[in-house]
Amino acid sequence: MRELMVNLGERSYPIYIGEGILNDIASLFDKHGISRKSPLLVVTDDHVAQHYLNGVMSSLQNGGYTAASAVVPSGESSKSLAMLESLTAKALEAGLDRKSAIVALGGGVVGDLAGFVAASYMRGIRFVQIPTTILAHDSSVGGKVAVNHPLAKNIIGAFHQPELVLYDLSTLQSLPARDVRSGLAEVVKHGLIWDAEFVTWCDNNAEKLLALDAEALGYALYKGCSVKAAVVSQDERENGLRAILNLGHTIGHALEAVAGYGEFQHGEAIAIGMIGSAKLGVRLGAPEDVYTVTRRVLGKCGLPVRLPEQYDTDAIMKAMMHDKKFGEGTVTFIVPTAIGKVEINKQIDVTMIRDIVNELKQEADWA
Ligand SMILES: NC(=O)c1ccc[n+]([C@@H]2O[C@H](COP(=O)([O-])OP(=O)(O)OC[C@H]3O[C@@H](n4cnc5c(N)ncnc54)[C@H](O)[C@@H]3O)[C@@H](O)[C@H]2O)c1
Ligand SMILES: O=C(O)C(=O)C[C@@H](O)[C@H](O)[C@H](O)COP(=O)(O)O
Ligand SMILES: [Zn+2]
Repeated sequence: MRELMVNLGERSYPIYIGEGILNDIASLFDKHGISRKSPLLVVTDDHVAQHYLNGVMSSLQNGGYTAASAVVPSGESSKSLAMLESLTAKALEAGLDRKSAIVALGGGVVGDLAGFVAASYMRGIRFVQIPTTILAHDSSVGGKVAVNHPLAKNIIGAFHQPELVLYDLSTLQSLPARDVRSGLAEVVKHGLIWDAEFVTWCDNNAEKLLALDAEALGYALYKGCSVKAAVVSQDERENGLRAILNLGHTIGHALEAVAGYGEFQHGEAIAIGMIGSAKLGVRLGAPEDVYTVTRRVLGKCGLPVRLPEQYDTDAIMKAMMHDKKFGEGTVTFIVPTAIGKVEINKQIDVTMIRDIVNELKQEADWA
């Protein structure tokens, strides 16, 4: 088992990564101060529940915890205010108090939603992340929790750090292929913003990752979590550096909202967004390989590298104006300057982004 720390003073917490961790959750909960005297609420979705809910509930109950469970429909549409309200009712019915914890068992949707319930219930109670997707190596770390509004992604949310992250890699073996590919987008992102050698490694190991090779996956997810933990430890609330984790997300989030939540998987939308950012980087002076390598690695991971023509550029631009990096009349964009390096550029002309969005529709599919 590998262990990493997110260093945030009194809000510091560990990330455990390995196979079979789900069998051991009660002792890890106990070790990290999750009380047995107050009830827990395990939140999951209907796909994950089929595979892992009974095991998690038994582990907790056998370890002396009292736990209720709540199962939401799988998919992005569960990140809603309606679901927040319904889970709050569940928490009240189950008798959760201020010493209770909410346990997020699932992918990024469950993590973001359950985390926001924990952030708001009684003005904030503890929560534990048990990620079950590749993508959730990103979402389970860092404490960004949120639900969506029809007009904008993640626009109702909070920063609320988990008590611990328990990443049992054996759960990834049941992931559908589309979600394997989607999750790899954030893995590649962590290389593109921080570590050129890791991008080369992804380039050389994409096939193994797609085949869920346990060793390759363990290494890639440890690397991805390490980058995320390092960035968040330096800038918990996105006052500066943390914005780099948003590479590809300004276009990606706009696309998710315009297409209708759930049409694109998050990783698919940000893959297209990262191709846009790479094009922008080259236009602003980065070497051409920023574009060719980004495109090749994402393409090898089976991700989309062009924007389907049916999505209206005006609608995408309008949705982009709701991005959290727009403010005081300027657009802040995460722009690659080399493979493994990005800058936070506060002076991007909106018409340049519009041109890039249009060009993304002209890209060839990856063959
Ligand atoms: N908070 C953050 O920092 C952060 C970071 C990245 C992404 N996100 C958010 O994460 C969400 C996307 O997360 P996601 O891609 O994990 O989506 P998801 O949670 O919808 O999971 C993808 C699909 O896989 C299924 N699934 C999950 N685990 C499974 C397993 N082990 N076996 C079989 N099926 C399983 C789910 O039911 C779902 O159908 C988006 O809402 C995105 O905005 C948040
Ligand atoms: O943790 C972060 O910071 C990120 O930006 C990680 C992203 O991958 C993630 O999609 C995040 O939810 C986006 O945050 P937002 O503030 O743009 O909604
Ligand atoms: Zn993301």
